[in-house]
Amino acid sequence: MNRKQRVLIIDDEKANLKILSGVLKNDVEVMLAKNGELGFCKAVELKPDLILLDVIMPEVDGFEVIIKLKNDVRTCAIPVIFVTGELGVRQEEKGLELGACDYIQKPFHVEILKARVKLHLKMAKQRELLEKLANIDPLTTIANRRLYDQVFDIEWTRSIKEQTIFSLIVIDLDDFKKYNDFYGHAAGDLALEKVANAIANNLTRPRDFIARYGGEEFVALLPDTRSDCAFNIMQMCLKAVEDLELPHEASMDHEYLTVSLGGVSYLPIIESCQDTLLKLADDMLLQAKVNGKNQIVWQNCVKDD
Ligand SMILES: Nc1nc2c(ncn2[C@@H]2O[C@H](COP(=O)(O)OP(=O)(O)OP(=O)(O)O)[C@@H](O)[C@H]2O)c(=O)[nH]1
Repeated sequence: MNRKQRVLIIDDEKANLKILSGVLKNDVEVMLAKNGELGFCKAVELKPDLILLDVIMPEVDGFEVIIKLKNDVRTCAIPVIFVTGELGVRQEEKGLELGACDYIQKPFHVEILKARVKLHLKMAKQRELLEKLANIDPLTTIANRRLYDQVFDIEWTRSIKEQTIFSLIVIDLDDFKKYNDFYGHAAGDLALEKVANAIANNLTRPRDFIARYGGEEFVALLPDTRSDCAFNIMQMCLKAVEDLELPHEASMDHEYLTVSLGGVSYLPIIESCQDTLLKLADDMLLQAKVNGKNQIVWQNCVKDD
């Protein structure tokens, strides 16, 4: 079911908050903030789809609030409409230049305000959809390489800051060329989709992340995960693929389609490089292939873990 879109109204006048929420409350979920500082905090915490912002407020005014919103990665994409009694072309120009998507002067016409809010919410939804599509691998519907790069950067930085163990797993289908050659490319696509989902179902903690890295290779990021726990997860992934029991008659060694996994657990430091971690995991994967496939090879780089 589609959730109601959420609009945050930031205004120091109680009467204005009441009027605006009364106008919108049937169509959207309304959230209120009675000053600029609180408004910014609510925007970070509640991630509204749209913000209606007053200009003249004591202490932090609307222009300062929008500057703060647009300079913070957590809030910069939220569209902001100024709704204000601050008249004049210069003020409107300033508001738009600071990043507002619209500027509505008071007194406003209720139907026009509703129509503009509706329009900007529709555009926000389209942007969200595009963003989602840009981050998803269409075949498997798990994250793609683009999102992987972004998440890896964020989690790596956080792990350095918090000094937590980072585990990374590379997963590759075994003898997949033979599978494609034997069953056809369409069957190969279907198998890839099933394998991706079987693996993804075993990565259930909020920060676990899996992406299709390329062709028939996946990468899982397990931030704040010690090697014993990461190894358990890898075993579950290996078994989940075996349990699919996808026949692989072209394989010399295995009755069913299998995967090999290479992994590494690492305590990141500022000088260490993300690519090193991926390279180490790749080396482990290669070892798993050389050892006979359908197995895990693991390197724990954390001392005393
Ligand atoms: N059906 C399908 N096949 C793909 C896709 N992406 C990559 N492949 C195939 O995956 C196969 C990978 O072959 P190889 O790199 O030789 O690896 P492999 O046959 O799995 O051999 P090992 O890795 O040594 O087990 C190639 O035949 C690719 O065409 C895809 O999206 N769909």
